[in-house]
Amino acid sequence: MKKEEQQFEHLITEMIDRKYGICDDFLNGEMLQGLRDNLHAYHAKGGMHPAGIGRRLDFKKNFKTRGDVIRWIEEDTEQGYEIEFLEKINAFIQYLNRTCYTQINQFEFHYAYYEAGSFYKRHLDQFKSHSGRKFSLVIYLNEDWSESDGGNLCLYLDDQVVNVLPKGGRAVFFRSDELEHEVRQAPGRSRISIAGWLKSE
Ligand SMILES: O=C(O)CCC(=O)C(=O)O
Ligand SMILES: [Fe+2]
Repeated sequence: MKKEEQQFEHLITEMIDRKYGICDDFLNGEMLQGLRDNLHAYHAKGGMHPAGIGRRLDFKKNFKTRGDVIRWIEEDTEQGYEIEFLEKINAFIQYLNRTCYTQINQFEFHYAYYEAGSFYKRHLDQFKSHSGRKFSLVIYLNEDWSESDGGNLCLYLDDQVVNVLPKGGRAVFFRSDELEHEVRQAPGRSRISIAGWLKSE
């Protein structure tokens, strides 16, 4: 089995066994640095926006719920690291469909920037206007993150709360309709990631 397939297998097996999968070094060092540089460049140029902007009725509510700014990765992007990233996502989807008989036929991924002190309250990723979301996959782009920085992803399992440190290169995978989760604030640092959904519509 190729290294990439071992990572896919690991994420899927853990997700089935305990509701969430974690894979460190899901992105190699160069891709991680490249995507991190992209995010910082978009952010510096004012190219990131609060999620849900444009849907005016949702906007105020959104701001109380989540404080991140995002930028969608276009499927036809010409940026090298984004192309490589989406190729990996496509390979993951093919692996998932082949081994689990899922019928994923679409995806959407965005960069996310949480300014120091911002958060995303407890939520589910699948809801009325996002009913096609089947699986959530978050990949962290942070450099040298440690426990004292905060910014954990809290996963609300039936009998416990699991805290996941947003270490650069780490991927977290779970079912969008099942697992409630929350992004805790990092008081002293901005927290960066790519978050996305595998969909069947
Ligand atoms: O960044 C994370 O750890 C999770 C983000 C999230 O829950 C979302 O964007 O829906
Ligand atoms: Fe979420």
